[in-house]
Amino acid sequence: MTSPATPPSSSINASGDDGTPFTVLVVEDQASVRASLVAELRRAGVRQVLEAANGDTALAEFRLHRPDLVLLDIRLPGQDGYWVAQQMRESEPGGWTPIIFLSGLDSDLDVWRGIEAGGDDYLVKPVKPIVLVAKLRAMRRLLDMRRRMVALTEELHQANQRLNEMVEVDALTGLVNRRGLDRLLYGEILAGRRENLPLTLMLCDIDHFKRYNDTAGHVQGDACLRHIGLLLKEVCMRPRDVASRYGGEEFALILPNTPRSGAMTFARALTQLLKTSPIAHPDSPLGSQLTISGGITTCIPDESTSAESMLMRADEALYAAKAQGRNRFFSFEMQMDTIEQLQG
Ligand SMILES: Nc1nc2c(ncn2[C@@H]2O[C@H](COP(=O)(O)OP(=O)(O)OP(=O)(O)O)[C@@H](O)[C@H]2O)c(=O)[nH]1
Repeated sequence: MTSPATPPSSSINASGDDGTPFTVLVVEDQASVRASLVAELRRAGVRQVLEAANGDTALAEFRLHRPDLVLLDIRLPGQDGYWVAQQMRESEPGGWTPIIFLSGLDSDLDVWRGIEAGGDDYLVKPVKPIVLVAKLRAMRRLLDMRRRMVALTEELHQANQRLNEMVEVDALTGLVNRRGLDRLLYGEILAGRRENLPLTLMLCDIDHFKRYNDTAGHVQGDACLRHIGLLLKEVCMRPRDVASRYGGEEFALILPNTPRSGAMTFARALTQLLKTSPIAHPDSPLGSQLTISGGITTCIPDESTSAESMLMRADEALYAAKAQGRNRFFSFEMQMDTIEQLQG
């Protein structure tokens, strides 16, 4: 039985999933062979056919128009088709354009070389129309599948990013949550160690927040936490400063490249902000306005520094600030109660 001269259904999809026309680059030095291939392609419904008679033109067309498929003759004047295929592959890192070699040579070695050079298939000339269309369809299917996979991968990547953001953002305040804090603190410890720069971690806790909640109500308590979140965002002016909700009414601030003196300035700015944008506390033994206490730790991270050790040290400093009367910041490194400076 002989193959029919023309395919039973002689058309491939003329446009892609996104409606863009399917473009084929034909690289063939013999004008008559090229013309017959172009005619076959047009008969098969390919509306955009680019032509090149040598490797240089082929590469220029490939880079300029990014065709969907390349029919590439092996024997070309100058550089051969194997070389052209390699150049094409190198010029599309991460991408993939199907390349079908065309040649009168049909030895196994030629097939092997063609595939090695980056080709995807091999056709022996003269090419039968039915075979050409079948190969085009197969490549077209692969190309569509690959594009769908790339789009899916991108969607997956974006969904993952959104998920990450959701997982690392505190729903009430919009600040980074505990999980995000742990990750960012770990990164800043490594950076501080690498750059030999001081890193400050500050834990802030609202004073007598239980009384606030009990008197003003939980909804008002939530609003208060949101307000504090905004204030903290406001004082975190440097791009790498991070304000996070550590849990409950406790907040953690990561301040990279911030020495002890800078940490003090920061604490002062925060206290000042609470004075200029006061929040009324309905039942605080400290006065009519809401106050916060803070524990500060500052170090140039070394091999022994970990997120846990810094958090523990800041927490101990916070405990000391609370024990000394609240409405103050404390740092063991500075070995002093900072209330005097803050109020100065
Ligand atoms: N409204 C609201 N309250 C919260 C939230 N998370 C924790 N709290 C409340 O924060 C209060 C914390 O109370 P405590 O740990 O006793 O601390 P405090 O009353 O601030 O006392 P000191 O820290 O010692 O000054 C509790 O009443 C919690 O219910 C929240 O998301 N929303």
